Amino acid sequence: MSENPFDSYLDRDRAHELSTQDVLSKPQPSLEFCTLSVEDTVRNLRTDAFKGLPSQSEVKQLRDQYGNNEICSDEEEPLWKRFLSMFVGDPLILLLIGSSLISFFMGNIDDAVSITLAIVIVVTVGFVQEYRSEKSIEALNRLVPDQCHLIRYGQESKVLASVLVPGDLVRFGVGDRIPADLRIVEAVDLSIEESNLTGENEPVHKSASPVMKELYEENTGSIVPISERSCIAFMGTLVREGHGKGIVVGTAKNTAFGKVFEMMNSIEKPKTPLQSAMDKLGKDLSYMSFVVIGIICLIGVIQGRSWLEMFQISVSLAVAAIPEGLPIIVTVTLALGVLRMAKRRAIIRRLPSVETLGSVNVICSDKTGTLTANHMTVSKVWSLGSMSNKSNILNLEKSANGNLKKYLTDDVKATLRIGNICNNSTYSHEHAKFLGNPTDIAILEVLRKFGMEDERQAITRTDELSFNSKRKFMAVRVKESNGKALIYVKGAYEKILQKATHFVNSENKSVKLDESLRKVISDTADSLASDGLRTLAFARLEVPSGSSQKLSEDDIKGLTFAGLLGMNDPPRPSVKAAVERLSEGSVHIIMITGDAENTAVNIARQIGIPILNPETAVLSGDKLDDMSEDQLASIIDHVNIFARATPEHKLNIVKALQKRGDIVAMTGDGVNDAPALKLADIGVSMGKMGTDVAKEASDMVLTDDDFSTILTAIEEGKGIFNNIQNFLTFQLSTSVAALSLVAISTALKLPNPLNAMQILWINILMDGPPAQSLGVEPVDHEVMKKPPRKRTDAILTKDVFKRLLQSAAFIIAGTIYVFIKEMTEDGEITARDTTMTFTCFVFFDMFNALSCRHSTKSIFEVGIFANNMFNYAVGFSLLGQVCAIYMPFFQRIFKTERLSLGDLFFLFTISSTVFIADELRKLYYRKKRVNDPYYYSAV
Ligand SMILES: Nc1ncnc2c1ncn2[C@@H]1O[C@H](COP(=O)(O)OP(=O)(O)OP(=O)(O)O)[C@@H](O)[C@H]1O
Ligand SMILES: [Ca+2]
Repeated sequence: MSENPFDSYLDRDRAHELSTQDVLSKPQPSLEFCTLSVEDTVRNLRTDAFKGLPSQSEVKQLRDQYGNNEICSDEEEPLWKRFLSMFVGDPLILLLIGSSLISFFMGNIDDAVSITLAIVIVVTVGFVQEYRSEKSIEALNRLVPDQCHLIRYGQESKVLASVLVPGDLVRFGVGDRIPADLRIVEAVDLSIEESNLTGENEPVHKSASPVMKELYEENTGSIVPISERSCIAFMGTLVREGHGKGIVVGTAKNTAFGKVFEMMNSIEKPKTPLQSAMDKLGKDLSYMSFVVIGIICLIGVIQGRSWLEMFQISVSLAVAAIPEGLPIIVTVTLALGVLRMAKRRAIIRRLPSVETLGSVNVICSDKTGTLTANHMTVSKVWSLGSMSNKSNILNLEKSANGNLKKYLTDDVKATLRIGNICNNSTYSHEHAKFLGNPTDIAILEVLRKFGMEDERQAITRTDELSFNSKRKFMAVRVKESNGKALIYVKGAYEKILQKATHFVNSENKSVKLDESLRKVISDTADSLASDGLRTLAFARLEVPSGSSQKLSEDDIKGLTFAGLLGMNDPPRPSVKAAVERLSEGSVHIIMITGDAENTAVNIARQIGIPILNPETAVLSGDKLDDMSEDQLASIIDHVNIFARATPEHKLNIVKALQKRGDIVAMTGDGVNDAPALKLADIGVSMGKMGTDVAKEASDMVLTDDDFSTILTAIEEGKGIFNNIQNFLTFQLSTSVAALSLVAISTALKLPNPLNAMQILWINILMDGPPAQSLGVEPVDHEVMKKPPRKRTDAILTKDVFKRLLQSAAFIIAGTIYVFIKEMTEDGEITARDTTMTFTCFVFFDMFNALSCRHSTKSIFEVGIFANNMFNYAVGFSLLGQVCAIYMPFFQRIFKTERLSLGDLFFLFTISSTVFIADELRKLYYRKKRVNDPYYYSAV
């Protein structure tokens, strides 16, 4: 369920695209401000490029003027109009109205009134359901709020994007979604993906320099196209690399996003495969019923029955037999299921993925932030100079209470100082904690323990190579207070060691590294990683001062290695149990991480991912580079861990799995996961700590960031599917029974066992509350033991079909028996006879509904009171039936008569046969299940 209006827009034809271009070229703040300098922007909006808006009163005034930064849909059509339009929207309803008019003009006032009443009820039930489905889908759209880093009055805080006003200063980093149209005032290595807006997937480089207006003024009337406003960050676009700051120039409707949204408002959301399948099924069934009804009608008229009666019955039969409520119930079931999942902390962004959940047979998961909490604490420190080998690592956990200052040798100090300066996290006074990358935060936190101060204020940063998962390190170039220029680097230890030629000794001097020392460093790093620690190396390099060239990766060489930090990030407590249960359900779990091999193996062991043979079960990213897609696909069965993986690796792994026909769920939190999240059959992102980029690419967001929630989601997904199958069984068996009943009695030249009104009432039961309540049957936790459903499996399986026919057969036989019995007792058709038949059918249907609550388990195993909605629905239906039999008003409408208690008991007994028969079927199934634990019916 994407809130992104462009999702559907991108599939549109060119004609649409052109009009989007028109909309985007209209005057808007981003166009005006992209040619202004930062100074002019600041002056224009009366703000400050470092401190943001100056005062509360200013903010309030702007807020009053511009409103919330929210894009909402236009006012909807009034409800009564939509309600009325339902009467004319459906040809069958029109036919019914027609038949009621005919009755009226032929003097059949009673009939006319009852049919009109029935029409109103049928339409109302349909309307309420449609309305509910719409409301629940709307509710889904509000589940993931957007947040951003706001700087106002010189203070930074994390707020909802909706509070932004023009003039606000916003900080954004890699992985963020831009919260409004911003004039960029500071940009480091900044690349933004604007595919939302332009359809272009390649990220665009952005900077703070204004666009040269003159370039576009040559042709009169030409303006700076949206894709060339390089100092504007557009609302809804995604930061793929680097970070920066920007001043809000446009909010809500005044953004490019808002402009297009306004235009796209009316576009319908695409249907899910299941919904389309249901639409098709509904259509097929309609044609079939039309043919049957046509024949019934024809035979009836040939037999000389009243054509008006035949017409009414046919139309009511058509209303009843055609499961027009089917697609709606499916939507409501999906939507309610999705809301239920949201309560269990899994938010579905795209409705179709619910259906895929039950078919997932492989889960690829990244490690940091998904299997672990991504809450880092530095637990071990090591420097070559003062500690010399790996048996000499400083363990902070052990020395936690002691004073750490005494361990602050010069090389340890140098290591920590690099971590301090080569760092992008900031302290927020409002939240009283650090904000930013957890790895960076951990370093700043350990600094305090050693009694060191944050030195970044005193130093000028002249350039930065920002961290990304491909590069796997971060570097900054600074000018120290003494005027010297240095590059400070931190990152994956293999990378740093490759680029190092010297090391810092215990006197803070730079000494040449030889092979044996290199080995000591890499052994130590490996051993830190084997403890499950994320291990980073730190290094520096002196460069000629005054060099103002842009820093590039080629400059990072000949480094002086200072030390290693090992950071602890333990697995989440609930992951182990989840892994176990997923494996039980034959779901294969693969860990794909950017972290080191040893770290990955340690964590995998802790959470119970099996590593049978470390030789084949663990594969590092660089080996992947030399492998073709086919080779990868052929070995992937044995691999459980991919380490040091880049975003491309993650993508290729998912590709290879899909090539083998696997249905892949991929979980991730970072920018590095986004491409794979998008490709996977279900992308799952983390709601709390995950980046906006990951969320945007995913189909499902876990709001508690907890891997085990996936289990819940798969369970719910399977459950929803079962429920849909169950009410399908119920609806179709009722439909088949009603049709056959009238067809058989027509063929046997019997009078009609049910009149039009009665058929319409049955239709309400079938399409209404009882069916709906089958859709909210709680999930049976045993579904996890079933293997995943194949995606190609039909919904109407053979088993469903058998079940449906069995129930229908009982209903038909029982009802006809009652009808003939009543008719032959006095030799004529009285109101009593039809009342008996009618009530018999309704009782049958309620028992049938009860059986349909579970496909294979006895109702006593499931629990009579496990689904109270169902009990209420059946209770109300029975109450309605009592009214129809005993209240004079309804007696006139339904042409019924009061029945005795004995009659009711008799009908009750007969109709329970459908339930008993189904219980026997389930018993038979259970025997089979006990004998063969691997036997699972497709239902
Ligand atoms: N802020 C950072 N600065 C420098 N190096 C870093 C930083 N964060 C991580 N690293 C290094 O990059 C490596 C891989 O990080 P990467 O982002 O690819 O993986 P991850 O997303 O953190 O892990 P996973 O894929 O399991 O979620 C880490 O092992 C670490 O050595
Ligand atoms: Ca991650």
